[in-house]
Amino acid sequence: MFDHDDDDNDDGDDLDMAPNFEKMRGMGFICWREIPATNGEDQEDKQLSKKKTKLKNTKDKRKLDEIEPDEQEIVTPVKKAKKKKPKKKTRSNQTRATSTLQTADENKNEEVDTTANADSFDIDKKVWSDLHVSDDIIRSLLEQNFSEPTPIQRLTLPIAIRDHQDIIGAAETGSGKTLAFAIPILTHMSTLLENNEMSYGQFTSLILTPTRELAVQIKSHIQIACRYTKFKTAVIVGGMSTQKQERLLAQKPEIIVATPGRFWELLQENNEHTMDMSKLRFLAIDETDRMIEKGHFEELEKILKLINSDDSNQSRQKFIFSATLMLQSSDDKQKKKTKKKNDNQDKLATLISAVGMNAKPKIIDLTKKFGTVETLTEARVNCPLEEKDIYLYYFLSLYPGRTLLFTNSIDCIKRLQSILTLLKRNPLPLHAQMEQKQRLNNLERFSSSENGLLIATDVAARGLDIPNIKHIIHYQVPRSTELYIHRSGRTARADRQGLSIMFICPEEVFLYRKIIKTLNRDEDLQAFPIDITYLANLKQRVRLASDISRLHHQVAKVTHEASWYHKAAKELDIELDDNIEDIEKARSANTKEVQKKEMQLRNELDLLLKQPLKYTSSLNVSRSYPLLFGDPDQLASRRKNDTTALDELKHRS
Ligand SMILES: Nc1ncnc2c1ncn2[C@@H]1O[C@H](COP(=O)(O)OP(=O)(O)OP(=O)(O)O)[C@@H](O)[C@H]1O
Repeated sequence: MFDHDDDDNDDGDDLDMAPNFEKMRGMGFICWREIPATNGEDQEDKQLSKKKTKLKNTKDKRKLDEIEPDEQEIVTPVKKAKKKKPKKKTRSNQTRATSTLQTADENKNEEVDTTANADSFDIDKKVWSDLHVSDDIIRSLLEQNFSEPTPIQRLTLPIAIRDHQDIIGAAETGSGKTLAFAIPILTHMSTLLENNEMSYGQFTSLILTPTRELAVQIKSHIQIACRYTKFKTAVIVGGMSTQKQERLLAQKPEIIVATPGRFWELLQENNEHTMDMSKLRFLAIDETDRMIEKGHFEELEKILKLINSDDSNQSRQKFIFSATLMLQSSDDKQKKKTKKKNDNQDKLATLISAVGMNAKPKIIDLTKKFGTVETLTEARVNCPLEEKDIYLYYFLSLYPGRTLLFTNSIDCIKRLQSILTLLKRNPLPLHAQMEQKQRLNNLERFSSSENGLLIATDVAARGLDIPNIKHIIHYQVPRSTELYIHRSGRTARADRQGLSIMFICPEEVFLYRKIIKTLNRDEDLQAFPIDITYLANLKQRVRLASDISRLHHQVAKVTHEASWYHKAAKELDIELDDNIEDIEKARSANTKEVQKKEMQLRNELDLLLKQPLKYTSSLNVSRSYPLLFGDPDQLASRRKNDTTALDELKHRS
């Protein structure tokens, strides 16, 4: 059966994944998510706008706008209470939050002298205990320096814990949605244990997510929160060996984080641990809008049907979360008013129906009118298609810092990788055709390099939680507004600043306009200032790199074809036709010419790259030193106190 986890292509054992992930956490960042290789992931978004999900279950066939207002009870943010400064700092509060995922796992069994911090714990815990979080969970949270809840957590926790309500949650990227559903689940589980309503080893909670890396990341978030409990969490995802899966399930984890394809397979195998759904008390679906797209929904629907067919557990609590669940343009709102069908509302209603939410799900919608996070600065660069690479090189050269570049296709990544490597910008690719190990490797290198450059397809658009990504570059305009939001959301996370910059060629203007409209923007994104004089200085380098790349590709193609002919002839034990031999000889001579030319251009480029480029700004920003192209780290250190891309924009506006 076709496994729809986003990593179907990877036949490696999942055992490989966890150590890599652990190692990455050791690099000093909290955690990350990656949307890995998927069959047609790049294509899927094409269908997004066309998509109209149909309601199947007539009994629950209610669209969101048909649900009575008191049933929906949309919770809107209340004005944030003035932050209370704790009188004393706990030991944990003095450590940086960014290193805590590491300790959450590695020190799980470490003895902690809780009495020593008893007083400060009682003071610090109040902000969480007011939201009904249990002490064992609070202790872990405070140790991670999570001294207060994020807004989505603040609103979700009491409703989910005290009122035991089903929750539909939407909040911007990087706003802590994972813990918003994980904390209530863990708190309830602690209470159930205390009341002897569950025992260890019972499959109690299921969390479904579109990709294996997301699953691993969610597990890490859960481990953050449950360090002082004995709950076990297992990740069950595509690509995992049967033995590994069996081993994990034999430990009888109370919590399973899974991708729908693999979990459905597991259900069909009648695994002893997961077979009995009557004890399943909590169900969460993350990245919900992705989960209801083609490639996931089929399995998800079957799983939900099976879970709901066992109605012995009426008190099962459900959570559905995403950053773009409620995305609605002014046009959509107009449609709603005129009672026309609305895709997004249909999607949500389909899910509410399939999940079998209770009669009054609480909708907590913290998504902003403008779609993206407030700490995100958004800009655009308009340029001709054939000059995009020059503008890109301009930006990368002048503004160092960890940068994640998105393209719409793998071919584009391959081309950019070749050109940017020639220009000594050391790009790291990430796309669905790469092996899982290599992808994880590149992510690790990217995360540990201050000036790392990751060039990725939309496989990396959702969930990646790498700190300090400074710039997001949309080298090509994303195919949907959701993707624009998710891509941009890889920076400016957890209240940090970040810049998203969209490169728009004339052919893409219509797509850009659509996004701006859906984002409810009255004005264009601000134009990123470009110094045309300086740009002109870079043209020759980029053109040379581009020519070399093209010639190299040409030679590689011919060589590949020739070797294919010879290999086929050898295998079939036949002699090559004289005609083919002649063609081959002519090709070979031509190839030598091309290779000679390529070598010439390489030498020319090398010479050019060794020459310092004098930057005399016409942008009114001082850059009086020569830029040393070819060594990004040296460039970065020289620019340390110089203008950042964000400064540049602020200076202009
Ligand atoms: N209460 C908190 N205090 C401080 N940091 C927190 C808190 N809750 C979560 N975080 C951190 O914030 C970061 C973002 O959280 P998370 O990945 O859950 O965001 P998200 O809303 O799911 O984002 P996305 O929509 O992009 O997937 C994580 O690094 C997480 O550890």
